[in-house]
Amino acid sequence: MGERSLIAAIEALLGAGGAPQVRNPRLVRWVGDDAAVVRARPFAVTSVDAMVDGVHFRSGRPGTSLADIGHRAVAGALSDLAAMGAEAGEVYVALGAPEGFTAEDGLALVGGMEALCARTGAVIAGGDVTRAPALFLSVTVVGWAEDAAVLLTRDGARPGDLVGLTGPLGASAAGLALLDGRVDAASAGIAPDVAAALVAAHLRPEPRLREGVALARLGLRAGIDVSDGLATDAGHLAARSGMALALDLQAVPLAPGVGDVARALGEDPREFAVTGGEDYELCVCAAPALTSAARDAGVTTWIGGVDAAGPDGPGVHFSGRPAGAPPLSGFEHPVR
Ligand SMILES: Nc1ncnc2c1ncn2[C@@H]1O[C@H](COP(=O)(O)OP(=O)(O)OP(=O)(O)O)[C@@H](O)[C@H]1O
Ligand SMILES: Cc1ncc(C[n+]2csc(CCOP(=O)(O)O)c2C)c(N)n1
Ligand SMILES: [Mg+2]
Repeated sequence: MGERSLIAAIEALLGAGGAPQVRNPRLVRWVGDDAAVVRARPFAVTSVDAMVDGVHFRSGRPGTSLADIGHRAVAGALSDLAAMGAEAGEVYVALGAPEGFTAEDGLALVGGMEALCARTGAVIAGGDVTRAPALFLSVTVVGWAEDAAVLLTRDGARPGDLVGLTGPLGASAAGLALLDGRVDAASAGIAPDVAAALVAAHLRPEPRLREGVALARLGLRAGIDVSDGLATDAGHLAARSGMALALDLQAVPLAPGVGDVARALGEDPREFAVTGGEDYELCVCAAPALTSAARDAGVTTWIGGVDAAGPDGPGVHFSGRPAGAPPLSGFEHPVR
């Protein structure tokens, strides 16, 4: 199969033969032209996310479909817009297709992306196809905001803020351990429906777009999505804001079954949950006056607070750990 027939198949799947305004009123030109043309709003909010076979997913693994891989790549990218509190707009997909990748494979992959886009108000407006030594996806997302001051940023935490999460942590890392076969659900005493939910949390994460927009509009100013693990991502909030975040490890909510998977791996459940990553929940900071409304907007749990940095400088301190325990840190790609 050639590049052109794959693009033609994607074009047909997206309905790109017809007028773009039918798919989305902001679109003037999209898939099929040299570049997309979009009616802009005052502020464009843009993020790029790459996913690579063997690093972010394993293609061909039983239980992982190409639609799952497409969904995850777009979900991870849209999650960065959620973290900013921007409204989702356009999605641009660069696809590296390995030997043997068929048009059918391409359609399954883009189908998983398109289904999530359709649900979240995003639209695939363009992309690129190349031959590659391994399957990779680079997803660029553009979100929009009326006012740049009404966004969540990493440097917006203030002393006295409470730190909240939009949902439980650890499900994605637990689902990955099950998919990898590092933990056997039955031997770990995990019910089949609980195991299936963990795997689904890993393969089909849900970007918290509605929550991000609602929290930004409420007046929250600091947020980040949990992609590398709360221990690392809360560290970004602390460092960029120049603050000390005091978090209670025991207050971190766990998805059902996460404790069983962690114990089967010989790890502390909450340490596992804050270091695993890819949960794509939002971690936000709210002034005390906003906490009740923030709960209505999607914060499920308050896990700590923000203080001015002391003599040790900005950073995250987890209470509820044994004295002298080594610092916690999330996922980091080795680059050397
Ligand atoms: N190659 C690069 N060139 C320029 N800027 C980059 C590059 N890689 C990352 N950045 C910027 O560095 C910042 C942190 O990037 P990073 O990818 O760690 O974001 P993240 O949201 O923490 O992680 P995730 O990849 O899980 O979304 C972002 O502002 C990003 O735009
Ligand atoms: C096969 C396989 N092995 C390991 C992992 C775990 N993993 C990969 S990237 C990442 C952090 C976010 O990445 P990025 O910062 O690039 O968005 C995590 C937790 C996985 N998903 N699949
Ligand atoms: Mg992010």
